[in-house]
Amino acid sequence: MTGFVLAIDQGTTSTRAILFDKDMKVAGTGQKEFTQHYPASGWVEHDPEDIWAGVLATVKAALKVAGRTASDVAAIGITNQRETVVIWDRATGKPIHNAIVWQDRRTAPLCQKLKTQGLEKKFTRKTGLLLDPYFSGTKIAWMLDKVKGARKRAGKGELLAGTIDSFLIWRLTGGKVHATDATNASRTLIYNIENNAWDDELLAILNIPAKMLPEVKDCADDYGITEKNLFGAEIRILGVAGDQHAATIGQACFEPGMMKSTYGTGCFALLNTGSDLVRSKNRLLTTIAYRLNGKTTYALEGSIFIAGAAVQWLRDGIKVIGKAEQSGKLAEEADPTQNVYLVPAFVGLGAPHWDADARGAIFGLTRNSGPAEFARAALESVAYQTRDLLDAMRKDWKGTSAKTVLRVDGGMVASDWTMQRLADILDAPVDRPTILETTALGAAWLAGSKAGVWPKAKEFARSWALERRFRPQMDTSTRSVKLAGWRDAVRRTLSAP
Ligand SMILES: Nc1ncnc2c1ncn2[C@@H]1O[C@H](COP(=O)(O)OP(=O)(O)O)[C@@H](O)[C@H]1O
Ligand SMILES: O=P(O)(O)OC[C@H](O)CO
Repeated sequence: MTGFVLAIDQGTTSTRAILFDKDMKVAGTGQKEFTQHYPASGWVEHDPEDIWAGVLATVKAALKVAGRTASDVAAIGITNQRETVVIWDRATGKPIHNAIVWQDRRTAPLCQKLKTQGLEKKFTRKTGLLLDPYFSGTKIAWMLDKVKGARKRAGKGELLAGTIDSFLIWRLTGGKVHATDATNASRTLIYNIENNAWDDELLAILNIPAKMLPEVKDCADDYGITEKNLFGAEIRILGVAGDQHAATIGQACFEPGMMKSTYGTGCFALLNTGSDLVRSKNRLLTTIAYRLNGKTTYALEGSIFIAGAAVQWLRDGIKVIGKAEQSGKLAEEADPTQNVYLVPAFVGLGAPHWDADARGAIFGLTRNSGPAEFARAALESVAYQTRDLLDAMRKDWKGTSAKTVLRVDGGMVASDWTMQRLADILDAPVDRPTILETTALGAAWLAGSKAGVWPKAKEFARSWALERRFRPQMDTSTRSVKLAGWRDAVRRTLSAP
């Protein structure tokens, strides 16, 4: 056995396949972006056939770049954008509708209706989530309502539903396996995270037939074997986790109190709370960090919708930079006496506010404010939003101490300026690892350790290596003034302050 492990990272804007060698180093990568569909305001869809074509192409590309074949691969680990959901025909494998993406807000009226019926507490108690269109359950219900004959066919067992991982597993195994893992299930709003099962009562409320849903497995488990004709040899699928959970694993946050935050388009911070299912009093989510050997480890999660997207706005919206990497340099030039705040509520605000109707705002402009102050405000907004999450986590769980260290990854952490400002605003150390492909690494580790070709958790955790620690340098009074300004800006941005 060669020890090569392949990770398929199916993200929101692109699909990546990364082949790791026996030393857990990247041997080859394939990446493909795909089209985002916006059929109406607030709606976001993906064509599952695009995603499937992207998976086939990137896996082949990664093998080719590494000069390897499918027979060299010990196992596949799949990680995916979460919540995005597909319904497909059991007989043909064809989707009955485009995938509805996690960012899609079309089920806001249904969520509101369920809230008015006083059902949010029930959903939160059982799933750890909130009645927000972000999650998969109301998206499944929408498709069953809108696609002609779908609910009847689903009831007869002719249709299957699942997050992107399960759609890929179905296709990769030639329609033999309908499965998902506990982390993806925990994002659907129909999975009971306390007893680890689809919840009949919630399914009945949303009128979703249980027979369309996948079997829920451990993250490192047997997910079947890929069809030989796809890659030239059969490969076992032995690992599955939602991308933020895979990053938590890839960052080796295995101990309670350890926390990671991924800064891509949005930002998702997960705090490992061990076997404690912590119920948030501060509008954070409770989620399954991972389930291994039948043992569930929980996490508190803060989800921020706009992080790197604020940098994209600087580049593509107001065009004050040409490339994302110029943002830090420009922010450095900002006038320290100006207090300009950007609240990037471009698609509403996520945790801990969950205000779908808030919209972005900028405060504190003077006649002298210009591109540098805008850049600093955009990068700082990411630090302030993370601070809001950390504060909520500290209030929610005694295991969060003043000593909490944040392990970071994602495209935005390339910015030294942003990482330093993050440490300053958090008043906590920020650790950037040598390997930034933590999501793919986490998925690969699940599969590689299950296959017996990669080390177990303890040894894997020891291999985590620090590239740079950013320590807080800002003095307490400056931090307090800045935080007060941010809180005031958020208060003035909320739709119902
Ligand atoms: N040097 C940089 N400074 C600030 N932001 C950056 C930098 N490099 C990339 N980004 C931002 O990071 C994001 C891309 O990160 P990535 O992890 O690839 O995101 P995703 O997986 O969500 O597509 C983009 O929004 C981009 O603007
Ligand atoms: O695909 P990403 O990296 O944008 O992550 C999306 C999250 O999983 C949504 O919950």
